[in-house]
Amino acid sequence: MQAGVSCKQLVSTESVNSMASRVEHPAAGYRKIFETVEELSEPIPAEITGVLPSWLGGSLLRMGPGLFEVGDEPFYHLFDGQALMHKFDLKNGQVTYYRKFFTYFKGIEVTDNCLVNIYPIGEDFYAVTETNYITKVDPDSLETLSKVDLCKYLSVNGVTAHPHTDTDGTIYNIGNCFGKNMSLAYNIVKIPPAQKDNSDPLEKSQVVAQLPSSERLKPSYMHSFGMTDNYFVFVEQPVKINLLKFLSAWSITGATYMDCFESNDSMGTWFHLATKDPAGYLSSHKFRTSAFNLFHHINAYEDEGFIVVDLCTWKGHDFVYNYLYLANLREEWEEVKKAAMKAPQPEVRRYVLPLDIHREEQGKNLVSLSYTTATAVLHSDGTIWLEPEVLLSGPRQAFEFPQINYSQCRGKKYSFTYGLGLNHFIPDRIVKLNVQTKETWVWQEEECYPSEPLFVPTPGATEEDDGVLLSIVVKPGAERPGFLLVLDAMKLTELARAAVNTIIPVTLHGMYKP
Ligand SMILES: CCCCCCCCCCCCCCCC(=O)OC/C=C(C)/C=C/C=C(C)/C=C/C1=C(C)CCCC1(C)C
Ligand SMILES: [Fe+2]
Repeated sequence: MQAGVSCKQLVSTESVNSMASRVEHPAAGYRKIFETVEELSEPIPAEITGVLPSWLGGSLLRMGPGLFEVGDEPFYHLFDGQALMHKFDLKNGQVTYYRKFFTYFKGIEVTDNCLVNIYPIGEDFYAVTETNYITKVDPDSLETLSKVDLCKYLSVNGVTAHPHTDTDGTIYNIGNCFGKNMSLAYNIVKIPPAQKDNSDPLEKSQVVAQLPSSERLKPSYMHSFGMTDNYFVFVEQPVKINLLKFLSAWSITGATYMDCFESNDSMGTWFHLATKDPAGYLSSHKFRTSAFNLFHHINAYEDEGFIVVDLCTWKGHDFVYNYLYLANLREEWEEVKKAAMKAPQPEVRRYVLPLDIHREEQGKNLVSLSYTTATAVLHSDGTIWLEPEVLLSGPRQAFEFPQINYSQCRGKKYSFTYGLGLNHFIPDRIVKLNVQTKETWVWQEEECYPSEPLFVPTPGATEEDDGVLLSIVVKPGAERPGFLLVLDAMKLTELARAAVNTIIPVTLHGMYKP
């Protein structure tokens, strides 16, 4: 394959595009993204090829693991690696790259290894994982400033690393908590935007809705949730956190958080809806479907009395994180493929939830939206059984780490999502998907390992896909093996790359700060 080939894969005779990767990885160059690197003492200049859009000035901030052992003691799981913060600065046509490890705080009972994401709360920036500890950081110097315990402000045991933000800067998130009678529940929380009196918005944060847990002592693992203009969508998956195991085992046996997860093989997957304003749980609707793992919501919106929910799913209840041990990811290519054959299969799916449900409509498909084959059938026991429309599917070819034009399309009917293509769990391409037509576009280059593509809109743009995608790519054999890739989001063609003479380990999530 030629360098930097991008192409449009149109739906052929099949109804769903297979998105098969055209690239094999016999040289196993992907191992490099799972290896420890040193932090940098100062930002290093990048060599630019191509033309950067003149309006693109700001910082790409990303989080991921960067230290995979301490002395002779290796970490075993991808998500155990110690957090490294990365920054590409774009200014006056010049690009620099900088990275710094986290400073840790001692004497805590759950992890504060904030390797998952970074986002603003009011005027401050926080690096986060999924526990109650978030870490205030300086987005310029990448200094760790302070550790914040969310339990001081909110009744939650932790919150996801994927909050939603309204136009005015209000943040919503979800976390599990102990509800009535010490039963587990899920709390939706709200953090107001920056305050006129400069006080910390966290001081005014509050719980706005409580959703029940399918199991009294075992909340489901959650990684993100959906938000439309008027509703929150929470998907309760069959991957459970055994809190008793966590509480009793952690300090005594040195268990890790991976030991606290278990699968429920009979519950399938439950969808919950809550209204946003006034916030309240819609308890009368029991939306059910077959088992899948869910990490990332793509988008959700309301249309003609229905809630449309687009998701990156993995079929079955077997936990996908069980396949992300470093030993597996660092195997030879044939072994990587063999291991991934046993893992749940990825699929991009659309679910449609009817809002207006009548008893007499039992047994019929309640979804009357003209453009989807997703169904919802009311059963005699009052449950509504959902079947999805498949938007994208390919054997062991995942579309993950999805992004949209968030400022324009959050909670609205939309056309485009951009994601990272995982080939047997190895990130090897960037994919654009039209969720209405199922057309796909792919950027792929031999021996290149990209990360989540962040969409940055062109200032003043009206078209949904008028903008660029930013992704950190690693090309292990190259003279300058780490680069910031800038793609035209419409055509998925390369505009520019800014390359540095260092490997950049895998990053999970991040943000663009204009
Ligand atoms: C970018 C390329 C990656 C290469 C391979 C990845 C393949 C991924 C395929 C599946 C998609 C999964 C996406 C996951 C994205 C992500 O960022 O995940 C990181 C998640 C982490 C680090 C989760 C940490 C969770 C913790 C520490 C949970 C702690 C706990 C609670 C929240 C409550 C109860 C106690 C406990 C267990 C401490
Ligand atoms: Fe995520």
